[in-house]
Amino acid sequence: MPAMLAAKFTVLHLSQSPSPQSSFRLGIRPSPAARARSVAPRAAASATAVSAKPAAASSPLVADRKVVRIGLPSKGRMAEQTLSLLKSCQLSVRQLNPRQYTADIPLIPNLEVWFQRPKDIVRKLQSGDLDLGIVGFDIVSEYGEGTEDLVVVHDALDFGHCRLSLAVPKEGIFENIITLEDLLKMPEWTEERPLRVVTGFGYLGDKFLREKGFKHVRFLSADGALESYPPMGMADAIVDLVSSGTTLRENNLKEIDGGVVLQSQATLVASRKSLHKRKGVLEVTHELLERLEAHLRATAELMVSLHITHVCMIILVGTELLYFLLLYY
Ligand SMILES: Nc1ncnc2c1ncn2[C@@H]1O[C@H](COP(=O)(O)OP(=O)(O)OP(=O)(O)O)[C@@H](O)[C@H]1O
Ligand SMILES: O=P(O)(O)OC[C@H]1O[C@H](OP(=O)(O)OP(=O)(O)O)[C@H](O)[C@@H]1O
Repeated sequence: MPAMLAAKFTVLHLSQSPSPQSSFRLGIRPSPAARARSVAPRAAASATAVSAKPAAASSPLVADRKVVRIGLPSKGRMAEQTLSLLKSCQLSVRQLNPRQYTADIPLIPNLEVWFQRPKDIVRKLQSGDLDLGIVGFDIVSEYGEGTEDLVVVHDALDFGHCRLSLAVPKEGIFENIITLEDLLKMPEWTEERPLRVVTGFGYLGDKFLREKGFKHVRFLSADGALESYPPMGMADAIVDLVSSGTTLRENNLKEIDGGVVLQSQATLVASRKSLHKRKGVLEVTHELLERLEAHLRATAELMVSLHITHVCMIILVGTELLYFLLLYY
């Protein structure tokens, strides 16, 4: 399992048997170990406790609004997939004017949709301007910065799979550097000449390298085209998101073994304060979770049955081929 950061989030799950006191109940348990799980949808029965931790009493909600608000990515690679996931759950988003940032989901009348940049979704969950959001776990971990304000309601929405990883040039002084240990032992890094790492994930990157024993590191912050920094001589290494690995390869970079900072995919996140204090948020969260779980479970079952059919066909074709060869010879 790749190195994981022990972020202070919690994961909520639907519980199979609703509590007699309430129309539903949400289970809560520490999340880090569960983060490595990727495609398997949440098993409803895996909840181990029944109530969310109380939010700080001295933290009132920003505004006393009546509707519940969910933030969805306004652009970027997750925007379209978020809408199509919701559509598959019969939760089509209706946007009357594509230039506006608000929309609704007719099936849940008291839910307002706000299209925002992923980073801003996390910030607005923390400020109380949003109650729920769909964003990558990478963004939750970086911009949530280990606080307990956020609750990861579903940590495996099965899209936006990627990893936050440390990479260095393939050649030059890094030619024989394969593992994190190799990189750590390089005599080049001193107080005067630290390892220069460019990243858009300063919090996670710094925490990871410190925990791995790196002492002489300087982080440079950048938002895009990070892969261009080492070839330009502006950085020695990068900490960036990787999925296919094509961008790294095409820029003559390689991932360091043991250098995976975090595994990520799309998650449903909630503001802890909202869950506890805003009327309607728990009910909406429950509705969303139930539909997401049902859809993800059905998709997983379909994949298994397609796989079985595939295997059966291979066996059948193989047997017939064998029979034919036996007859022929
Ligand atoms: N190569 C990738 N493969 C799969 N998922 C990715 C990849 N890169 C990023 N993601 C996921 O998609 C999310 C959105 O990434 P994207 O680059 O589209 O952000 P963005 O909307 O451009 O954000 P911003 O411009 O505010 O940085 C990331 O937070 C991550 O969870
Ligand atoms: O491993 P790969 O499949 O090649 O994907 C990795 C690339 O994807 C992301 O960038 P994105 O394409 O989102 O553009 P950005 O740099 O503008 O964020 C990430 O920052 C990498 O550059």
